[in-house]
Amino acid sequence: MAMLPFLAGCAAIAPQPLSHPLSPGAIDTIAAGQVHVERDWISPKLLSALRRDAQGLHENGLFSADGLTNNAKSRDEQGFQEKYDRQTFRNDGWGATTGNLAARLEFAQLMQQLKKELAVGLGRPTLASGSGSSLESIWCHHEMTYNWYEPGASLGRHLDEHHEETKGPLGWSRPSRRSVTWLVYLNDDWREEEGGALRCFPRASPSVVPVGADDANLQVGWLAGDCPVFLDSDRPDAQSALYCLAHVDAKRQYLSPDFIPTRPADFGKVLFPPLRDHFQQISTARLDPRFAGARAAPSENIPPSESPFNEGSLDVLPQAGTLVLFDSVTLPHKVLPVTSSRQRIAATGWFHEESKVLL
Ligand SMILES: O=C(O)CCC(=O)C(=O)O
Ligand SMILES: [Fe+2]
Repeated sequence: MAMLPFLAGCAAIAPQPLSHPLSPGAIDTIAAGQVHVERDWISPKLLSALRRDAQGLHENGLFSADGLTNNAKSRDEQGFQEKYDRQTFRNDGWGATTGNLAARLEFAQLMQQLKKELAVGLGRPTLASGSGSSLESIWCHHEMTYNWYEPGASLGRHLDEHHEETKGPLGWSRPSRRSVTWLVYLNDDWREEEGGALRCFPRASPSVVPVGADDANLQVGWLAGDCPVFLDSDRPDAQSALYCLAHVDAKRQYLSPDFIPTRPADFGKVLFPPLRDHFQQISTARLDPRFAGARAAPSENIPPSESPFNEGSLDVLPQAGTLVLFDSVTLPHKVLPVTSSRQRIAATGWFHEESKVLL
């Protein structure tokens, strides 16, 4: 089946100076599937303007409760509640005139610069689409939201992006997909005892091969703990096959015969038999509550040290000004319940890369 790069109508790239470059090592950390954390990333002035903006928008009822999308149920059936679930002010509102648009624009320009830096550093060129100076280009290939957690609220373990083939009929129809997840926390002096930490589950050791996607084929699992496994859906006769790379620039080593994926996908079953015990799938019911139920994943309570999946665990305090970056396809994460009596507030978003579409 032929694949064509999707040509989105985003503005051309115009070079701009970077005012907030990432610290050394950030790019390698993200490419290796680990979590990059940077403290004091934005000025206290912009931070408090964004926090006040989020609070005002919340007072005006412009957030809606959501958690994780369980594809098997309609949104109404999932019964999100403000008390327990994350609430979001979404992208279509980020450029609205309501609230402090000037602060949101200043922040969006900063994030746009970061997007450009990541595009070059990570070798993901279409991340930089929309890096021009026009206003529309700020939103191009970029989702920007505020997140709000009432005391007691939490967010279940999940991944932010999934292989098109695992998403159902709409999977191949989107022009772009989430590539890098960013979070900027807005709570002053947040203490550990207030709960609400972001718990990330990176591999126990960094990947030698860049994670997330290879040649626009998204990663669907891990072999031998930390070797990324990609799904190539461009095989003859509309078939797919799994492969890995021994090192950067290596030839593909196919790990399965060509096959037609079913849903829910169970890639372990199609691998060549000797490999099956060494494979761990991502985007499964076991790891991702999106495919199992809105509240909990069965693996949720397994301490990382006892996890059979060769995972590490990293908690990040949602402290004002902290920037968190990770690959959207490969890094499971969750938000622990907020035990504080105040709300946990964050700006959250996803830099997009262009997708391929199947003809
Ligand atoms: O609020 C956070 O720290 C994480 C939010 C998150 O994972 C998401 O919105 O997908
Ligand atoms: Fe997330």
